[in-house]
Amino acid sequence: MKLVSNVRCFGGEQRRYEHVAETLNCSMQFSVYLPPHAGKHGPVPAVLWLSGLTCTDENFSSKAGAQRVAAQLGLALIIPDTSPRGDEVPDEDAYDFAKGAGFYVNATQQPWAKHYQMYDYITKELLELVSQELPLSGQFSISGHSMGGHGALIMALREHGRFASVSAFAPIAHPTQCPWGHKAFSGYLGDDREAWREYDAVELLRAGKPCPPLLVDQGSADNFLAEQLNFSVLHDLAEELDLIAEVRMQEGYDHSYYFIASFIEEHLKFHNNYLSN
Ligand SMILES: N[C@@H](CCC(=O)N[C@@H](CSC=O)C(=O)NCC(=O)O)C(=O)O
Repeated sequence: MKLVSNVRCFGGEQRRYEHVAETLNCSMQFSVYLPPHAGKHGPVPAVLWLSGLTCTDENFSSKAGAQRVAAQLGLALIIPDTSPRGDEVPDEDAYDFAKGAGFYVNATQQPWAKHYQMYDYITKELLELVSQELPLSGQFSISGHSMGGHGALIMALREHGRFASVSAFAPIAHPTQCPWGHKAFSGYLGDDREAWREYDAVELLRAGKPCPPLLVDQGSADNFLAEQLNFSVLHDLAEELDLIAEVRMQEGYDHSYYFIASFIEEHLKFHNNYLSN
């Protein structure tokens, strides 16, 4: 992987890398924050952050304000892009499908399947790459926002033991039951609803997948709350299944990065409880 940029931030380093992603058949960029002294005093644990619709790897690193707390806690942040990129990658003129909207699934339908393999890219190729190339301890937690909250939840549920804890901001909790999910899953996965369930956090929980400790925040003033997010289904299921979980409604917050910036410190401290330094 090639270092594209590196700037000092809270005593650590905010880096951007480029690499050829074999899983996606294209070149990809991703961002990394390394806390002060990472590597010099031993390897550090990491939080993998998955962003939402329309994002690249740079939205979180420039808007969430996560680096100050990550530096204090000694946590690395691994921040991938949200879809395959490049002229050879098929696209659509939509904010909620194709580029910027990979939905963290492995597409089975044409013309998407050749490139849109975001689930395997992140859980296999990217985690392996950063584990080999960066001073990381191999301990990961996972978090994300909206489409990325959905990605964080399904990866934590499907990759049992891989992530010490999981958190999400306004996740698309039940994508088989909302317009964003219907559009993405019918496009990437086709009409087979059984295939859709493998990428739906609520369905995975109902099927008995074990869940690591969970923290979810949802803003009550979020424009997407009623139609897209199914917060109450996830909230009630976490109680019913007696998960180690806090699923919280935050009064007056919307869907934006102002909301993420307001609670990212709590999320990183939550993950740090489960990641031994
Ligand atoms: N009105 C926006 C809709 C897209 C949007 O709100 N994207 C969110 C994630 S939504 C779910 O995955 C986001 O994080 N945007 C980037 C940001 O920096 O705020 C549009 O049409 O673009």
